[in-house]
Amino acid sequence: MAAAVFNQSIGASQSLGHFNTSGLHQEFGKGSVRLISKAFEVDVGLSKRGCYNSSQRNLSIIRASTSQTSLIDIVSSPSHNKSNDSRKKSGEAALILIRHGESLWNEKNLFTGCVDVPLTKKGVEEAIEAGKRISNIPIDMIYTSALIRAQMTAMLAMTQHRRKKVPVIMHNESEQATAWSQIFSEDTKKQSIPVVADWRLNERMYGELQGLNKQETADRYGKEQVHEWRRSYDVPPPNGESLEMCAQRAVAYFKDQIEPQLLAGKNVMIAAHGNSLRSIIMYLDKLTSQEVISLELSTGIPMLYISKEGKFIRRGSPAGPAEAGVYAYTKKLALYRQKLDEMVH
Ligand SMILES: O=C(O)[C@H](O)COP(=O)(O)O
Repeated sequence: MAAAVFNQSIGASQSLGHFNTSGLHQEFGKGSVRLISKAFEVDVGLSKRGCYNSSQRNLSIIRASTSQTSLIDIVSSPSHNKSNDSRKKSGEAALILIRHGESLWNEKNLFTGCVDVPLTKKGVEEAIEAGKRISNIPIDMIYTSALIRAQMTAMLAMTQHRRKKVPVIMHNESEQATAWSQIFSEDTKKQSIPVVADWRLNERMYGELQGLNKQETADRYGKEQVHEWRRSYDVPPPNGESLEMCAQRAVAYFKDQIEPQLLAGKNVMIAAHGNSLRSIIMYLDKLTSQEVISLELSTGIPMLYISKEGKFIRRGSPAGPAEAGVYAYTKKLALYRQKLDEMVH
């Protein structure tokens, strides 16, 4: 299967014209990207003849504006690429979703929702293990919820990434916060990954169940009622959010802020929560409100999607950092991994 997917993607990219390696040069600095198979030469040859390629133009726009702007400007105005809509659609990017590692209230079996609790020791280990599994996959931007358990998961996972770029949480809550968190070195900026924390990726707000024990709640209200609150699509818990209400904010945020980055060829990781991610996966996989009910996400397991021409192809969960199948999905993933291997030697 992986081989078939690999050949298919080569065919597809040749029909798209040529394979752009400029992004890799920007990512790893000048120097030739050594090819990992003859099949790539046709593509790189074309791009060497100076054929126009959108992501090079996009990169030059971002590169040019970087000198006058902080990391936040690249992140907060994905629309600056809106004018290249047609070219953007050819952008191919990796999207990684991770539900936070086990939290202290998961451990106590308490409804958590938007209460801001940290990870357990096991949750920390889960986050680090997740980081190992995605350590060879490119990440240009990270989005988390406003809750510490998701932010801890993202930061701990990135300690395992082989590219060793530094995730930097963006602060734009006020003009002063933006000004005081500026980075004044271009090289340091290039070695940083913007992390955007936003409440719209928070766990669904569990209303008057927050802090209650799930078993005691089932004993008090009945198993069926609690199951309906936890896993129906449009029935909210008392004074809380239904999954549908959670989707309205989480999916809207994904479409407005994250999808334009993917279409521009940016590789993105989202560290969030069981229900905010279930609602995003419902959108990515086009699940019905009936199908999403049975979708369960384990803590700390990374899921990989390939975003291509506005479509999302689910690729499962990388079993390990060197799982060959993952790097057969797209040429960019294969070349990125190869460059990481070269950096080590
Ligand atoms: O908010 C919580 O309690 C958990 O993170 C998710 O709970 P659920 O699996 O009951 O929706």
